[in-house]
Parts: sequence; structure tokens; C-alpha cells
Amino acid sequence: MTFEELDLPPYLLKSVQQMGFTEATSIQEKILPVARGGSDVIGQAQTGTGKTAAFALPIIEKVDPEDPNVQALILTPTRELAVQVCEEVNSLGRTKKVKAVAVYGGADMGRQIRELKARPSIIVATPGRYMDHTRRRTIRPQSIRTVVLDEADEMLSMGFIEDIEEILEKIPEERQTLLFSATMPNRLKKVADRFMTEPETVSVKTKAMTVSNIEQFALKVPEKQKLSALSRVLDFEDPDLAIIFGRTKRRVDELSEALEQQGYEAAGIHGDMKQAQRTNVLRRFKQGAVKYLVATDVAARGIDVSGVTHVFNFDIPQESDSYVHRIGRTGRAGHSGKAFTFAAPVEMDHMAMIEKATKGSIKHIDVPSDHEAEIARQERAAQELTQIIEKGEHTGLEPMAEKLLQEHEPVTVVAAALSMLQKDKKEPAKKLTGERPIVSKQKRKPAGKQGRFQQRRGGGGRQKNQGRNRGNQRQRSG
Ligand SMILES: Nc1ncnc2c1ncn2[C@@H]1O[C@H](COP(=O)(O)OP(=O)(O)OP(=O)(O)O)[C@@H](O)[C@H]1O
Ligand SMILES: [Mg+2]
Repeated sequence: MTFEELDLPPYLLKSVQQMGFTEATSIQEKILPVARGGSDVIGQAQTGTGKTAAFALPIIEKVDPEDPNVQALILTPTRELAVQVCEEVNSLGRTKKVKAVAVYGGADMGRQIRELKARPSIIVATPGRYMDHTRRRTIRPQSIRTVVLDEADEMLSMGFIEDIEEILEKIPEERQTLLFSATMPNRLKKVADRFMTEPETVSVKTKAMTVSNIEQFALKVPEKQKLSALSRVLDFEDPDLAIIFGRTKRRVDELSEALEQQGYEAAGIHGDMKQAQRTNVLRRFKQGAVKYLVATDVAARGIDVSGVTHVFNFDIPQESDSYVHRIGRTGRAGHSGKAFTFAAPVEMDHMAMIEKATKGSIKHIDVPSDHEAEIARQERAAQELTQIIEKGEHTGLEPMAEKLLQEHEPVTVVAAALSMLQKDKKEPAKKLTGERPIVSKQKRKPAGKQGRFQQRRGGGGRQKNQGRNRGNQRQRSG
């Protein structure tokens, strides 16, 4: 269905046109009429299907840019997502001169206060920092009429639920509340029951939790061989842009360093890094200056970088939801993508559990051999050489070529040129510290909720750091 058929006002039609959207996605087609009608909505749809615009367009339509008060609040679990959603809202709102400001932890408070003084109609925030602002009265919740909880289940897992309850309590009841979540755990249902009015559930449900345009692969790789397996798959696949997920912050640090040592353009991102550094890494990735983003789950939710062709689960995720969100960083907006998941032999049952839960088709394949990876590298060098010829970049060098050919066989000269083009691969100087495998739930002693909670929050890994990590996690997203 086109946006015209959805009967959007002219300024919104112009906005979506400027964004290059022609047809509405299925979820947009379903949510737009309900949300524009003023109802509360619980929205569920696959990754990369345009949920952001589905809630942003009705908000932009509803707010009055002449009114100096904040009229809508969008909450997100991570800072990067707040920034991204804010950018999208501003792009879509430009034709109506509707302004949004992002408010998130780790960023300069003074600057945020100055931005808030410019009277934005919409605020996109992480929960902690939003609360800081309401306490300082730099944001006043009384005038808010629309609230969006994006990635609500993730905010729940990150321990933000009490904050969210407190936030919702202070926003006038005569408001519209939109909740987006991949899953509806009981705790979240309770929040919906208490804080939403007759919400309409709008979902685009298909059998598989993942979009069909992501080709999924599983590889059985012992922990100690993962690094060499990754570099072979990278050589074989030659991604344009890839996100490589690691289980812990330490893993991300070590892996990004090891890849860099091998000559790959890689950079890490996780919650213990300074915000300025996080922003910088993500910006370089979006520009393509960094080809491989090595990340913890901080980059798993909502992050939309166009041109991500591959996602790697270097470490298999704990939860099937996490799997779905991680691989959903590729195959967005109808593009195709590939996802590779490494599982240690003892993790194969866990892999099977994920496979069953996501109902997608995951192909089990072998790691390319050294020889196959080498052939792939050679083919790439040959392609590069051909391109040089096609572009005429070789012109002017012919006399030198003639001279070389007098001294050597043609095959030797071409092979030497190929060897120069082939990326030099060095062995990384350091080995990765081993990660404890994830053993399938049936095999594990019943750990209950607590076990899961610790796994998800303990970004740094070990038990003794648990308290500290909790603090960090909260701080980093606030
Ligand atoms: N109607 C449309 N036509 C084409 N592209 C669209 C359309 N709507 C949104 N997009 C683009 O699709 C991409 C994914 O959108 P978005 O980030 O909103 O997905 P999402 O459903 O929120 O995914 P996630 O579950 O990962 O958060 C964005 O780059 C967005 O600009
Ligand atoms: Mg989203």
C-alpha cells in the first residue's frame, strides 16, 4: 500500500518521499491508522521493517510545533538508538518544522539543557538521563501527550522497568502510549495493563521470527579455533560492512584488536567505553571507514546502518531473542544479508534450541578450509587487477612493464602483481581469552530467572564483577 492510500497529510507524504520510501511496510500499513486514531498500541514486527516511522509519523502529525512545550516522549534502551531515532524523527518532521532532541547519558548535560531550551516538541531519551532532567526541571512531563516505549522488553531486561513505571506515573493519564517489543514477558504485560488504556495489539506475525531475506548459517567451531575460522569466513565472504557480536566487553576488546593486527579494518563498541568514543566508532562504521564493527549486545537492538551485509555471532547468544535482534542488523528494509553463528561443539544443543525457537532455516556449514580462503583472496586480487585495467589505471606504466617482461616470464610478473594486491595476513600477536560456553537449558542446572539475568547483565564476564557491571550498565544507558 502506498502512503497516499493511507491518507497521510501532504507534509508527511513529502517527508516519506524525501526519505525515499515509496510503499508503506506491512507494519506501517497496520499501525498508522490505529495510532493516528489515537488508540494505545502494542506493536510487534520483525527487525528492520520500519517500526520507527510507524510511530514517528503519527507523533509528528499530532504535535503542534507552535506549542513551546514538550508533547511527546520516546524512550529507548541505548544511547545510540536514542540518537538514531531522534535523527529519523527530525528528518520526517522537517516538512512540518517539528523538532526532536535526544537526551541520553554520558553526554554533556550543559549542551542538552541548551538544546532543550530551543523548545523541541519531541524528546527521545534513555530512561536514566530523562529522569535526571525531570528532577532538574529541565524537562517537564506535564505537557507530554504521547509516549513511545521502543524495544520495551530490552529496557525490561536491562533493569529499567522501575524507572519506566516512575516515568509513566508522572505523565498525565490522558495520553497515548505506544509500546514496541519483540516479546511480551509477564512483567511487561503488567506494565501494559497498568499504564495503557485498552491497547490494541498490532503485529505482523509470520512463522519465522526473522525476516526471510537473511540467509542464516551455523558453524561448529571449537572455542580456540574461532579466530582463525572468523578470518577465513571473512576472506571467503568479503563483507561490505559486518557486525561481529562477542559475548563480553573483554571479548570485544580482544577480538577487535586481534582483527586489526591481522589487517582487517575493525573497531569495537561496548558499554564501558566513553560515550564520545562509542559515538565516534559508530560514525566511522556508518561512513564505511570501519568495515567490521565488533560489538556486545549494546549494538543489537534497533541500530540501523544501511549496507550491513553480514552479521557474525562470534559467540552464540544466550537467548533466542538476542539472536533475532543481532542478525536483524542486516537484511533491513528489504535488502538481503547473511548471518553466521559460531557454536562450540558443546553449544550445538543451544544452537538447536535457537533454531527451534526462531523457526527460521539455519544452514549448517563447514568452516572454509585455509585453501578455500586463500583461493578467495586470490580471486579478489585478480578482480582488483582486472578493475585496474578496466579503469585504465595502468596507462603510462607500459614501458616499465615491457622492461620487466624482458627480464621475467609474463606469468611471473602477473603473479608478482597479484601478490602485491593480496592483503597481507599477519597472525595476531595475542590469543583470545577463552569464554565459557553456553550449555543448552535442558542440560544446565535450573538457574531460573536469576541465572539469565546475570548472564545478560554481566557484560564484563566474571561473577566477582557483577555488582560493578550492574552499576555500569545502568549508568551507560541512562
Ligand atoms: N516504507 C519504507 N520503505 C522503505 N524503507 C523504509 C520504509 N520505512 C522504513 N524504512 C527504512 O528501513 C530501515 C529500518 O527501519 P527501522 O529502523 O525503523 O526498523 P525497525 O522495524 O525499527 O527495526 P528493529 O526491530 O531492528 O528496531 C530504515 O533504514 C528505514 O529508513
Ligand atoms: Mg526499531
